[in-house]
Amino acid sequence: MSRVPPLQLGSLQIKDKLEENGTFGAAIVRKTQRECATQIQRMLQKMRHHHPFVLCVCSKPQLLQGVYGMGFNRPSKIQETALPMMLAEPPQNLIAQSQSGTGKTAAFVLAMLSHVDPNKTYPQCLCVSPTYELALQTGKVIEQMGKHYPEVSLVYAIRGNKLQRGMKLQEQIVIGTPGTMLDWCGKFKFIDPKKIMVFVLDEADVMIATQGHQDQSIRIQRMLPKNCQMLLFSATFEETVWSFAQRIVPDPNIIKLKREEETLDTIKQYYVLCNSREEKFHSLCNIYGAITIAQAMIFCHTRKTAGWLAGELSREDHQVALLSGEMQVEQRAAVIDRFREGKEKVLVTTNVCARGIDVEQVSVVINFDLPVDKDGNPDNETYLHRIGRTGRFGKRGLAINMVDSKMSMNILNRIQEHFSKKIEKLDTDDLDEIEKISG
Ligand SMILES: Nc1ncnc2c1ncn2[C@@H]1O[C@H](COP(=O)(O)OP(=O)(O)OP(=O)(O)O)[C@@H](O)[C@H]1O
Repeated sequence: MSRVPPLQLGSLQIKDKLEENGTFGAAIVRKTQRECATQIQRMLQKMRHHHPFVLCVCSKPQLLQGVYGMGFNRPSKIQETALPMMLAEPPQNLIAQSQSGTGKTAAFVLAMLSHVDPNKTYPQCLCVSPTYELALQTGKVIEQMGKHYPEVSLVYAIRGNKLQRGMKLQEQIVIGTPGTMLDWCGKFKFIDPKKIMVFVLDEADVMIATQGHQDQSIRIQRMLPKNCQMLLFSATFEETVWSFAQRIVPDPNIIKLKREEETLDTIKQYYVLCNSREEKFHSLCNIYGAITIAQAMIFCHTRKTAGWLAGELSREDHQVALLSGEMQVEQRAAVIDRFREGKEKVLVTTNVCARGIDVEQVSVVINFDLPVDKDGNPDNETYLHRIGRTGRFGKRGLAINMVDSKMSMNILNRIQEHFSKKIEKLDTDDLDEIEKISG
């Protein structure tokens, strides 16, 4: 992916200016709003070809205020590459892959907010996520980024959000899970799909690879106008999923990572050899004894193990939250909210929480059990998503894998081979060694 050249305006380095605590952005907003100064408009026009954040806000300076308000001064690689493609005229489709925590959500949220016409009070953008929790999280990003753009509103197409029969939605953006979104477009006609201009599939590979999600997403897609822009995003795309995505998306722009680029170097990966789940627990306690962990996520294969582990950790006086698939979705969302607020420091979970959840303070991810598919083969994609809950947006992170049998050693070796990435051994009885890896 190419980098954006520094922005020039006469002798001014606009890029540096943009990075000055957002004051420059705020000045543009104030001035543009107050007097629509032609000079500023001309400047924005000049910059729009170079700077993706400015590109989005050319006609909507309120968005720049939202972007800066979130503390974003500089776009990530995926943002600077994808935004110009998503905002080009005429609209272009995009299938984009970028590592976990690199700002994909922010990228497509900005694209949606840039595209909506606030004067039209009907849905114009649909965004489909695989889970209730992720839909809520993305909705919050839309709310934050659109904070200074009150004319644009959002509604959640998620289970439990019951609308009156016959009503027509007035919100410009609808975010939700595929089943409810399909019902709202089809059965209940709350949304007129023919008026949709942008269709986003977040975690697109799982939306395509999971049978039920795929059927629903494709049925929604078929109702949309031919020229509706399709945007597919994920950190992982298995080969078969990739080719399917290209078949369903007409003439797409493509941003694809090489296999060896998929893992982030900022996340250090280790494994620990143990003989039983009790030994794994003992290792975990040693890790906690040796390093300061802001927040941790621990992944288990089954709900039973997750429940057991959460109980053991509580007995050791850890503030633990437990999240698993059998919980009601609202309950799950509440657990994640508490964890995000730091009320609990450890989240023990199954794969239900492996993807997308963005909690900045997570400094360690533990695979108490390695991720395997239903045939017992390594689940490389889930591995990447799980460890990607740490090391968000350039931060450093630590991922520790617990290996308790020959079979799990074999799984680990295959994961290493798949990503061509060495996972180092760690002796958790050696406290100095553990301390060193956290440095
Ligand atoms: N330009 C930016 N500057 C600073 N922080 C950013 C920027 N863009 C995104 N972030 C922050 O980085 C974090 C990760 O972003 P985001 O959740 O969009 O990543 P993602 O690529 O969608 O991750 P995942 O693959 O796990 O779904 C978020 O906390 C977000 O607020």
